[in-house]
Amino acid sequence: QRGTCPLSTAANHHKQDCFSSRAASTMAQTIKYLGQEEAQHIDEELFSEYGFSVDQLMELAGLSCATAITRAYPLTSLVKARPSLLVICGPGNNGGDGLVCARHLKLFGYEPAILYPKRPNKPLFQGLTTQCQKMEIPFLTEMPEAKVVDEAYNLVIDAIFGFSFKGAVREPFGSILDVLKKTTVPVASVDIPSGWDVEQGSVDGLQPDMLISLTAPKKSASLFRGRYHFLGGRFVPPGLERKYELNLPQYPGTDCVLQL
Ligand SMILES: NC(=O)C1=CN([C@@H]2O[C@H](COP(=O)(O)OP(=O)(O)OC[C@H]3O[C@@H](n4cnc5c(N)ncnc54)[C@H](OP(=O)(O)O)[C@@H]3O)[C@@H](O)[C@H]2O)[C@@H](O)CC1
Ligand SMILES: [K+]
Repeated sequence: QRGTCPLSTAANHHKQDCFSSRAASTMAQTIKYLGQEEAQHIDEELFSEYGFSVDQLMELAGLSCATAITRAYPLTSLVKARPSLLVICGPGNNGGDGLVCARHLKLFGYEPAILYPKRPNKPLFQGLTTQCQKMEIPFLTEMPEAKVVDEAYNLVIDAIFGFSFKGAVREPFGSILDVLKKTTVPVASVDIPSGWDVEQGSVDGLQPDMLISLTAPKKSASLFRGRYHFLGGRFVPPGLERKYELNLPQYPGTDCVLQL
């Protein structure tokens, strides 16, 4: 019966009615792309109204990223002899997601190295850093040149900026993004391609091969042209989903990610 109009036996049914009901149901299932303020409000509400803690959601977000990366770039698909990855972490929660993601990727059999040039002086990030060190993940002291990145790593994970990024990129991240734009290895961006305006994107910015949208895609994700767009962060309570009309697709089974 797939593709057949369920109303086809109704006496007074017209083709047009069927078309409208299908169009409406397709529209009802269209996932919402969030503006910057809306994404920040949802984030705040998850903590204030819904009782989550940052480290809880960061763990789920980072695990989603590691899982999605494993789906898009399985160990068997990597071109270099070692399953090496470079994870670049920024100064906010997007960087925290990157640290969690690196830890899980190590557990999944990859060999991540982390660049974390601007570390917030907060117990959450200090703890995540210690966990990565104890997982025997090396921390780089500086951004390698583009040629070295291309030779040494299979993939770069961009966890520099997320939905709170604004304005022109400040150092040291401007130079890091300039190097990334010159590399040819694929880049997987966490939540937003770093340097992109959260809503407008960027004409001459980074062009990642993969984007992992967390909670819901942000408006700039409609401009993403890479191969893999995944949704992660399967933690949204129904009341919050209704309030913001997120129209999230159903995750399959127990999966924490979904390819869009
Ligand atoms: N609810 C969710 O879905 C969850 C979201 N989560 C994650 O949190 C992310 C949002 O995190 P966030 O709010 O901490 O901000 P984020 O984007 O990491 O950057 C802020 C930092 O960047 C800096 N900075 C800003 N502009 C800059 C510029 N032009 N040039 C240079 N620096 C600039 C700014 O610096 P400052 O203004 O302090 O100088 C600040 O330190 C979100 O995208 C998702 O990945 C999950 O962890 C949990 C569940
Ligand atoms: K990012």
